[in-house]
Amino acid sequence: MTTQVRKIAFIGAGNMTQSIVGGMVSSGYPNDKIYVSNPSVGKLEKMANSLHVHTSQDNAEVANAADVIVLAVKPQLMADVCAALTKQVSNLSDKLIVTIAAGIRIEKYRQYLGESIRMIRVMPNTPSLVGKGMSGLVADDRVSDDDKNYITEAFDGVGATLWVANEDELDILGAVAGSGPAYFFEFMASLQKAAVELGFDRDKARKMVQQTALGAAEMAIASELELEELRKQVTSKGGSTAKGIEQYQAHDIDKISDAAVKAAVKRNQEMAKLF
Ligand SMILES: NC(=O)C1=CN([C@@H]2O[C@H](COP(=O)(O)OP(=O)(O)OC[C@H]3O[C@@H](n4cnc5c(N)ncnc54)[C@H](OP(=O)(O)O)[C@@H]3O)[C@@H](O)[C@H]2O)C=CC1
Ligand SMILES: O=C(O)[C@@H]1CCC=N1
Repeated sequence: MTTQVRKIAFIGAGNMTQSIVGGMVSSGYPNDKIYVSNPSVGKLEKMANSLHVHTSQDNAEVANAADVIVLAVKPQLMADVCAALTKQVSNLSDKLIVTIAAGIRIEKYRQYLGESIRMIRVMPNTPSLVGKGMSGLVADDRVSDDDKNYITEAFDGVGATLWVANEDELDILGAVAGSGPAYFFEFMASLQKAAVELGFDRDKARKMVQQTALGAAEMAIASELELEELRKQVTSKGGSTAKGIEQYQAHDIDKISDAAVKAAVKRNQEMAKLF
């Protein structure tokens, strides 16, 4: 890292923490500077054994040890977790608070953790585990450039980062990129099922789907052409792809994606009110 390495504590060792911490360690973040807490011990043991990070069942212990606290519990638990930290961590306002929870607004964290906190909201996604994450970020106006550079570098280490203008935009980014891997996995699974339906065994079907998804994603990144143009390059006039694409269009794939993203944004907005 070009910024100073800080001690960072993750509160909650679930899917997203495991992806981020796994990616950070792979990208060279020193594991003796990473702390993770979780109520049940199984995930902690797994992380301690495979990643050699500090682990504890006590949130306050890891929060007190670190300079940066990453809140990584489910939104519905956030109020209780913050209330306990407020009681047990003396200098919360000296630490940079990061949250990866969907929905909950910075304003709400001020109620939970105190008016004087400084906070960055990050909306990551699980491909962080393999260094291909997409993380959106937004900060309050108390966060320093050094804080921003540090967090940008930490999350660039597990993929790409994109600073957005405000929390409304973060809700949208979350609905596209935070949830997005699930949409792609759903699509990949359906393609795999179609191949199995026609007689391939699961392993062969999976191999053809995963390599095709990887190739398409890499081409989309490498090429300056519009996605529509890349799609046309595969679609020979009078050929087989045209017949396949006709089916997606007949079922209005644009409408499905539009409805999916809008529904996820709406849920982020609801969670902002609920939690
Ligand atoms: N999964 C994803 O793709 C993404 C998730 N997020 C956000 O990340 C956050 C975590 O999600 P995700 O990792 O999927 O959820 P998980 O349910 O996988 O992880 C949550 C973890 O929090 C632990 N936990 C429960 N209670 C406490 C507590 N009191 N103190 C500390 N830890 C506790 C749980 O432990 P146990 O299981 O032992 O009860 C669990 O390991 C959410 O707020 C979500 O919005 C954001 C972007 C993407
Ligand atoms: O489903 C969720 O609420 C979280 C946020 C984005 C991905 N997972």
